[in-house]
Amino acid sequence: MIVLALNAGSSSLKFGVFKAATKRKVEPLMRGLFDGLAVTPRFSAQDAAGRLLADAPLRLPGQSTGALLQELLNFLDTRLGSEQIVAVGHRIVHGGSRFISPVHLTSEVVDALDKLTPIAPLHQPASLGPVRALSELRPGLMQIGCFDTAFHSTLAPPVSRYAIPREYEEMGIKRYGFHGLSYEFIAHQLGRISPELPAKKTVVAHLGSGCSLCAMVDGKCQDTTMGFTALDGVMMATRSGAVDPGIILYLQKTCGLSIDEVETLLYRRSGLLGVSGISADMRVLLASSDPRAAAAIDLFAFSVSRAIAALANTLGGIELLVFTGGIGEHAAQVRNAICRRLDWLGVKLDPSKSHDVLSDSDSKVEVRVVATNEEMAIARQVHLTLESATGPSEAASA
Ligand SMILES: Nc1ncnc2c1ncn2[C@@H]1O[C@H](COP(=O)(O)OP(=O)(O)O)[C@@H](O)[C@H]1O
Ligand SMILES: CC(=O)OP(=O)(O)O
Ligand SMILES: [Mg+2]
Repeated sequence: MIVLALNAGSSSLKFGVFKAATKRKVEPLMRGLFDGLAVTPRFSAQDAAGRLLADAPLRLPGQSTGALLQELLNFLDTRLGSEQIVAVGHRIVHGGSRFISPVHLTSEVVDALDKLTPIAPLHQPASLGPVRALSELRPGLMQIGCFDTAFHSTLAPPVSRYAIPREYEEMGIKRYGFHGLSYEFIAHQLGRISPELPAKKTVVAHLGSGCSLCAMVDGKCQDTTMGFTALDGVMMATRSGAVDPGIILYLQKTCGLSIDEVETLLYRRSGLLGVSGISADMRVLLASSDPRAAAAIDLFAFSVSRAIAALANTLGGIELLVFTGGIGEHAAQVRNAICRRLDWLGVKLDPSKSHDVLSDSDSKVEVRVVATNEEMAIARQVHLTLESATGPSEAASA
């Protein structure tokens, strides 16, 4: 059985192709992405060993989602030969309070998810576009939604609660948390690295375009920095993270910004981009000698280190700190800046280490880098869903 996992972002569409083996095991066959979609679109793909299968600019910028997916399906049909894709799993960022486990993406479900667009404006349209396009291109193909929010669905007050009147909480205004597919993958991976790791008081820092952190023990979320929306928490590429809510009122009442302008300001013009005035891309900022780039990186490191301390408070300590996501996995300079601020917590890096375990042998907190794979988390969920549809006893034992 072949499962295609799609991870749609605001400027890229990542995919993974997996062969479903037994129980929860899925074997990666290929991965790739369409990126630079707005300006210089490119398609690239690699096999499981990292060998390049394709890397080429797309003929036209601004192609429709349907055209991109047709291109992907043609590529996969050629590569997979007689093997058929049995299901497509989609990363859906917001599931609200209704969707806390994988779901068949019927048109009723897609419409319900679309209603969450106001609270996930960067992501929900990008996730649902490919679902709609695929149901036209391959009408019979099973499509399953896998939710970023699901990993955090066990959060309870006080962690999940905002200090607003109860009737608003009853309307669903609470902490949902995001990047759950990444956290699920990391939790699984920690157990594979070493059986004693999952029980540790762990903070995972997912630092990519969107950035969030999650406190977990035994693979269960205890707290997370993102909240009702993926705007909350730490500073990100173009998102502000948490700001004084009074700023939002001031921008509207005194500066005369419309609600849409405030949304654009906080989701698309802030974060690394807004503070540096140069770029939303950490690589560009690290390579820049402009002091505004350094100031943006400094604020980023401060924001993340402050969140780590807050999550350590929720856990009543911290024994393991895991970095993941594009910045977390690759930007040693940023990791170092974050960890320097956590010296008082007993975080001590060994400067000679750059992968797996980063901490010094006498560090009170073990620090690791673990590569995430949201597509594999999706494929596992899809596989489990398919198994439970065909053989509940086998799925239950997975
Ligand atoms: N080698 C690297 N050094 C520094 N930063 C990197 C490196 N590779 C990727 N990044 C940064 O990671 C971020 C993107 O992370 P990623 O997890 O791929 O994001 P997305 O949320 O789009 O999946 C960008 O800011 C990028 O600059
Ligand atoms: C939830 C979120 O912020 O996702 P991404 O990092 O893909 O933008
Ligand atoms: Mg991401």
